[in-house]
Amino acid sequence: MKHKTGVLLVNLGTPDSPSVKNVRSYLSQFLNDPRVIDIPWLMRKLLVNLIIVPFRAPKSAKIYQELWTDKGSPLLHYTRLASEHLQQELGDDFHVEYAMRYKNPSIESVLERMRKMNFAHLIIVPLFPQYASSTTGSALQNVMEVIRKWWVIPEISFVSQYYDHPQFVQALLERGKQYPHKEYDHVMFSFHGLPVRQVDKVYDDGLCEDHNCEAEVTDDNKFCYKAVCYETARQIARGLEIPEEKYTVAFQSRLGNDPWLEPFADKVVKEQAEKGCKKLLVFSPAFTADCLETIIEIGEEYQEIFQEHGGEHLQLVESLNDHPLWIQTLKELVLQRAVFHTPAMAENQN
Ligand SMILES: C=CC1=C(C)c2cc3[nH]c(cc4nc(cc5[nH]c(cc1n2)c(C)c5CCC(=O)O)C(CCC(=O)O)=C4C)c(C)c3C=C
Ligand SMILES: [Fe+2]
Ligand SMILES: [Fe+2]
Repeated sequence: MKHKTGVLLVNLGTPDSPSVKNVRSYLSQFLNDPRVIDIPWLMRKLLVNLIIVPFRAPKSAKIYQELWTDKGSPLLHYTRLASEHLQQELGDDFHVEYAMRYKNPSIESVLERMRKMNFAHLIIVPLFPQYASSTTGSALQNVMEVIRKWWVIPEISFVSQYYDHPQFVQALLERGKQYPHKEYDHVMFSFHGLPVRQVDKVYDDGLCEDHNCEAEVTDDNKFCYKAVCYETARQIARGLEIPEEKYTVAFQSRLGNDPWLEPFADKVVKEQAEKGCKKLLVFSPAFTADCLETIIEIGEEYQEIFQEHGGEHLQLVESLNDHPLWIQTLKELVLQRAVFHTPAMAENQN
């Protein structure tokens, strides 16, 4: 087909296996990324390679061993599944591939395969609904680094965020409806955390704290991770009619001693249990595929904290994984950017 479009889904990445060796190699690639640990080169090398990775790898490997299934890492499994379903939905005018920012399949190897297919147009879709420099920014930078070396540079479209895409919100609402909030005492929206310093860097003038990011998204803060996380939570709460006083937005998985976005999810879980909350419902809308951070951190570690402090049951809402409305969201993100060279191609998508 002359005008076939290439679509590349990019997720964060996961170790090749849960062995200490492979987890060490994954953490080393991940944490040596200057968009993830954004400190001067020498400090990052010393901190990551001599302190964080050697201490963290054996502990993380144990957790990955618990997470691993017969299908391997859930993050990789669900990313593959989403890509296969999207291919079915988009049909023959598109060729869908997936890649991981860290480890395999690497962005470089998948793009090399796509280069050989000679697409006139490439559409790159990071699987992160809310923009962060450490996820979307890093994935898109890596794609650009690879493609800049090509002799032929095709037309390229980058998706940078879609937390407010109506179909994405609808997909989250459908997931949430499985667990009517009236059956729970409280709801927590738990987003992956970020160092405050990284959030501040999206502003040319001032800091995040000057922009009322908990309350609204404006033209000034539209790439502020904190602002768009709060907006994601508001959209879900509105759609499911969860009153403001019944939910809390929180940030999980902090690393190191720098200030990270607050409130911390583990503290919210503890406080809710201590206040008498018996049933807690937890959404994790920054993760489009279930992974270590949802299955283990929320589903097991937070469950334990909750019960230790008097709670009874913490219910994790599954990530979108291969939910049909999530696949429809991806399809729309692609079609909104696709160029139809013939009326027949446009007709195929109706
Ligand atoms: C959803 C968006 C994510 C953001 C933003 C993010 C930022 C970020 N993460 C770390 C450190 C770690 N993250 C780890 C795992 C992990 N992180 C995300 C997503 C985001 N991270 C996912 C989907 C996963 C799970 C991968 C899997 O294999 O299942 C880990 C590894 C696990 C561990 O050892 O705890 C680390 C480390 C930083 C420092 C950061 C922002 C600066
Ligand atoms: Fe992370
Ligand atoms: Fe902000």
